[in-house]
Parts: sequence; structure tokens; C-alpha cells
Amino acid sequence: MDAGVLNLDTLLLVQVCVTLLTTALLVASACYTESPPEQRWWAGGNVLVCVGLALTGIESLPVLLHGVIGYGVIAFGLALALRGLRVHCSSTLSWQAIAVITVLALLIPGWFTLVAPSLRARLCFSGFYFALLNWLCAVVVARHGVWRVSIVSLTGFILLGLALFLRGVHMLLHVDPMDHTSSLVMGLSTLAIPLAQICIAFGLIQMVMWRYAERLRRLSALDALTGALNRAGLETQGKRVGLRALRAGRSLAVIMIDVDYFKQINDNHGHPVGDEVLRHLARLLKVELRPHDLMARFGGEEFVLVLDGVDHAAALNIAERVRARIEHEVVEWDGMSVRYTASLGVVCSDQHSYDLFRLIAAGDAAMYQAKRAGRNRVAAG
Ligand SMILES: Nc1nc2c(ncn2[C@@H]2O[C@H](COP(=O)(O)OP(=O)(O)OP(=O)(O)O)[C@@H](O)[C@H]2O)c(=O)[nH]1
Repeated sequence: MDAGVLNLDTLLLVQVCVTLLTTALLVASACYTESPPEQRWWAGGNVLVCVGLALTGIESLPVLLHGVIGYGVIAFGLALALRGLRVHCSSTLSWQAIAVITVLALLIPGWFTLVAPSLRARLCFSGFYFALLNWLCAVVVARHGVWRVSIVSLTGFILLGLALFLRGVHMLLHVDPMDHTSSLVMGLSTLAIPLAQICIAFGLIQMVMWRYAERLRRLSALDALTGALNRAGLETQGKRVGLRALRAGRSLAVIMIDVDYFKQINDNHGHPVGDEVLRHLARLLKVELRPHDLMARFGGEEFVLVLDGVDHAAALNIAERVRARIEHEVVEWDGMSVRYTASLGVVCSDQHSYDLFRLIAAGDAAMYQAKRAGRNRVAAG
């Protein structure tokens, strides 16, 4: 490819514009008050990379700024971006590691600028070193990200690393490191760098958006007071569990649990105590369940358990164990001690269908049977 055709100067101008635009995009998204901390690291990192690029690009600046500090600032910016990626993946990058990355980028160009001046060595080092830092970012994204979400930023980091690496190789092999007039590598890398920057900026924002969407999806399925599934969550997850049990030919048990005389607890001790009783019951049920069992708050003081692979007899045993535990527990709130009991209805796909809402209706009927029989007991449906 002829650099004359590509017009290297124009491509360099495009590269500068894209760098500024992607940085502005990351800064704008980080300014949103609810933005997670990683977005601020990415935005801050990109701003520093821009500053560093400006310092290294303006040859009329003092040599210390132009040949040394600029590289340190770029490396510091990349290290902050790497920290942001690690924060996004529930980890971090220590300040010591950031300092090492930055100091290396100061010392080596410093050596080749002040002690043993060599433009070629400095440019080679910057190509290889910044390629390595981008590939480190790619490794973090690849190891911790969800592929279909992080593929855009991953491609960006790999591409950017490759372009910088090839530039390093070009500098190493070329007779005059500043003569790029007819270099295919320089042309391609100058084209690839802005592309990679766009991928990285959009990819990072996409990763954050996906995280938000996931959080919202999880929250929309949960009851805010108890953390149990709400009806919507029960509907989606319950159907899945029902189908899984049906396909595998396993029994599916449903236990309905309703606190006895809950209105009296509210009336006698106040609503906050009633709320604490509900939270207490949810915690207690969680302890009794296996990780793949479902627990949902079905109504005011009514909970439902969906147990995959549990037959009628086993479900009755579980319900009786839960009932006994509730009876012996004491809820402490604001210096008050409250005891409560619950009535439970047990049904199983062995007697009914696998249809979750039919099972729940039958379980409800069994639970009301337990209420009518005097409460604080288990009834089978
Ligand atoms: N504190 C609190 N109370 C709630 C909540 N949701 C519903 N309630 C109350 O729960 C009470 C339910 O009362 P009832 O349906 O009469 O049932 P109960 O008093 O438990 O009587 P039985 O079920 O027949 O034993 C009502 O007073 C509702 O106001 C909640 O989230 N927090």
C-alpha cells in the first residue's frame, strides 16, 4: 500500500480526532452520576493517554517532556484503564503495579533520551511496551468478560496492540525510523489504531450497559423487602424449573407457607416488626433450601417453595421441619421479642400436574386447610 495513496498525514489527523472523540465519549459516559467507578478509570486513563500523545507528538517541547514524561503519562493512562477493567471484573490493580508500569515507561525512554540517545530505541520500546499493555487489557477482558458482550472491546485491545507492535517492528527494521513515506505497516497501523479506539470505547460502554441491564433484570425479579423472588421472578424461574423436572421425570413439590395471625403482629407491635418477621422467615427458608430450590414471596405474608426432585413424602418432611423451626425461633426487633408460627400446604406433581400455577393453587388450598385445622401445622394437598 502506498502511503501517498493513503495519505499518512490525513490518517494521522483522523487518528488524533478519533482519540479525542473516543475520550470525550468515555468522559461523557463517566460524568453520569450513577456511573460505576470503572468508567471513571477508563475516562481518566484515556484523558491521560491523550495528554501523553500530545506531549510525545510535539517535538518542539523540551526533550524531557517530549522524550520522557510523555511516555510516562501514556503508560500511567493505560495502567488506569487496566485498573478500570480489573475493577469491572470485581478485582483491582494495585497502585504499586501502576507505579511500576509508569516508572518503566519513564526510565527506558529516559535512558534512550538522556543517557544513550536513540530515537529508534525509544520508538521501538514505546511500540512494544504499549502493545503489551493493550494486550494485558485484552487478557483481563477475555478472562472475566461475557464473550458476546466483551467481544467488541476485546477486538479493539487486540487490534490496537497489534498495530503498536507492528509499529515497533517497523521502527526496529527501518533505516530511518522517522521516514514513513512508503511504509505499508505505518499506513495500516495508522488506519487500524482509530478503528481499534472506536471498538474499545464502544465496547467498554457496552460492557457497562450490559452490567446495568443484568442488575435491573435481577432486581425486577426480586422482592425488595425480603430478597426472595417476586411473582414475576417466580413465573419465569418456576416455569423453567417445572419444565426441567418434567423432562427429567423428577417429582416437583410446592410448599405454600403463610404466617399465622400476621395482622395481629402488625397491630400489636407495628409494621416494622411485621416487616422484620417477613425478612426473618425469608432468611430461615433460605437456610433450609438447596441452592437450586426456589423461594418466592407470593403475597403479603405468604411464601412459596418450589422443590425440584422432591417427592410428596420428602416434601412433607421438609415442611414439618420448617414449621418446627419457625415455631422455635424468636424475632428480635428494637428491644422487642416476637414469636410467630406458620401454616403450610404441601403438594407434589405426583398427585397433580407439573403446571406450576395449578400446583400453587392446590398448595394454597392445602394451606387454608391447615389454617382451618387450627394453624401452625402442615396439610397435604
Ligand atoms: N408489615 C407488613 N405487613 C404486611 C405486608 N404485606 C401485607 N401485610 C399485612 O399482612 C396482614 C395479613 O392479614 P390477614 O390476611 O388477615 O392474615 P393473618 O392476620 O395472618 O391471618 P391468618 O392468615 O388467617 O392467620 C394484613 O394486615 C396486611 O396489611 C408487608 O409487606 N409488611
